[in-house]
Amino acid sequence: MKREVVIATKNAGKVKDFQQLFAPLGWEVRSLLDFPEIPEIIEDGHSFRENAAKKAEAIAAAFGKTVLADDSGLVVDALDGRPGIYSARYAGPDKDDQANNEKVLAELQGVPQEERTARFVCVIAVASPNKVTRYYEGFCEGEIALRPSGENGFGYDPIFYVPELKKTMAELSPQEKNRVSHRAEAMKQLTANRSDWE
Ligand SMILES: O=c1nc[nH]c2c1ncn2[C@H]1C[C@H](O)[C@@H](COP(=O)(O)OP(=O)(O)OP(=O)(O)O)O1
Ligand SMILES: [Mg+2]
Repeated sequence: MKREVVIATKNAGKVKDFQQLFAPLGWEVRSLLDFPEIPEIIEDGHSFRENAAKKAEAIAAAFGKTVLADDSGLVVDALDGRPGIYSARYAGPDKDDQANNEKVLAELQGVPQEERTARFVCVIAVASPNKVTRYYEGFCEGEIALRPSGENGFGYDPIFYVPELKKTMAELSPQEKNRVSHRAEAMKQLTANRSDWE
């Protein structure tokens, strides 16, 4: 019987990343996409940590078991760190990835390549009933491309250029992305501290 991990997310792109990242550990990933009756959790925190904790703690309390959550986003230096924790709804409440990408590109119009530095941030919170919530963070440094490219991944992947690989995140295969992404880095911290949460 495979061990099961519940991730308090409704983002199908994240679920795919986590399924691949947990596969080597032999874990089965469940998410809130498997529990459509659970309402969306309002992310009114002021940081990735606060939002990740809120999602994990709400579902850990509801399920009475250890639950993970991921709050993540794109931080663009030339936009004073925007979209940041507002990445999902940057272009509006319907969380449209293409509209979000177009808004970032429009705001960076005319900004030269060397000033388009950015990073992805991922905070995984692990919550268990009656235990202190634990946090594992990952980052991926890159630049905002001049135009979108690539079909893989989700969210801002098409405009996030990874200089060391000379490709956008959306041009990477899932395996390549899971070697460099902010989520993979956060997972490395998480798996290095398994005794904390298993
Ligand atoms: O690997 C990634 N590649 C591209 N974009 C990404 C990635 N990771 C997060 N992102 C973007 C998507 C979304 O615009 C925001 C996450 O927002 P965030 O609130 O954490 O997720 P969400 O609302 O889509 O689902 P949920 O809160 O149920 O986990 O950052
Ligand atoms: Mg969210």
